[in-house]
Amino acid sequence: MSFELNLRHRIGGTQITFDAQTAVPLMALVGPSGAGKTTVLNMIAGLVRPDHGRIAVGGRVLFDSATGVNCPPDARRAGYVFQDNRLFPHLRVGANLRYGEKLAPPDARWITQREVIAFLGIAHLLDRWPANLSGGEARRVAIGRALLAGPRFLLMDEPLTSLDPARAEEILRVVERIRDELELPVLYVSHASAEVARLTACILSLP
Ligand SMILES: Nc1ncnc2c1ncn2[C@@H]1O[C@H](COP(=O)(O)OP(=O)(O)OP(=O)(O)O)[C@@H](O)[C@H]1O
Repeated sequence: MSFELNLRHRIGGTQITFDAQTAVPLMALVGPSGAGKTTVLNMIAGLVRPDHGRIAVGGRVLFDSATGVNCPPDARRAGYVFQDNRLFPHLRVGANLRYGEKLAPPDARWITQREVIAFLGIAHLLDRWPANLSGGEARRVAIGRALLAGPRFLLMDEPLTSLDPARAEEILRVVERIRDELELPVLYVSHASAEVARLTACILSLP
């Protein structure tokens, strides 16, 4: 599985130019605040249409301005862990996880709720409301919901944001296990090169 990205896009006053071709389990994208990292993830997920370019993941073309391909977001099968988690506040943790699973067509599911709950160690959180979770707990639930949607690849937007060092370490270990155990290509966004150095040698940057 690989990411092949050729992206040209203007948003606000920022011109984003990003080219990458990788075949590693985890690719990191770093850059300062406002460089366009989240916008790159949004383009790959199909939430923002690039002005020009091509996006292919695992050899499957999701967008190509030259040939008019523009796969709709739900057909791209991206798992997206947002910087702010975006858990549904009116649903308990268990229902948030089930929501992710409902997004996956049955033949696209490759991990069960039971497996996700064990993988992330969140069995004790299932009856809790999102508002009562710590930052690290909420991040694990958001990762679980993304995995249950049966993704072909995972987009993670600064998953250590607003976590203390101990919780950040826990999430980094989860990311390492996703990389090593799940065979799921990951594009990991961070503003800090030091954070990603332990995850991958494949670090690309936006100016
Ligand atoms: N909907 C929008 N309309 C206009 N400008 C936008 C919009 N969304 C983002 N921008 C601008 O586009 C640029 C890139 O934003 P983006 O959120 O992709 O950057 P980022 O690298 O992810 O930043 P951060 O690290 O702070 O999250 C910024 O200058 C931002 O202000």
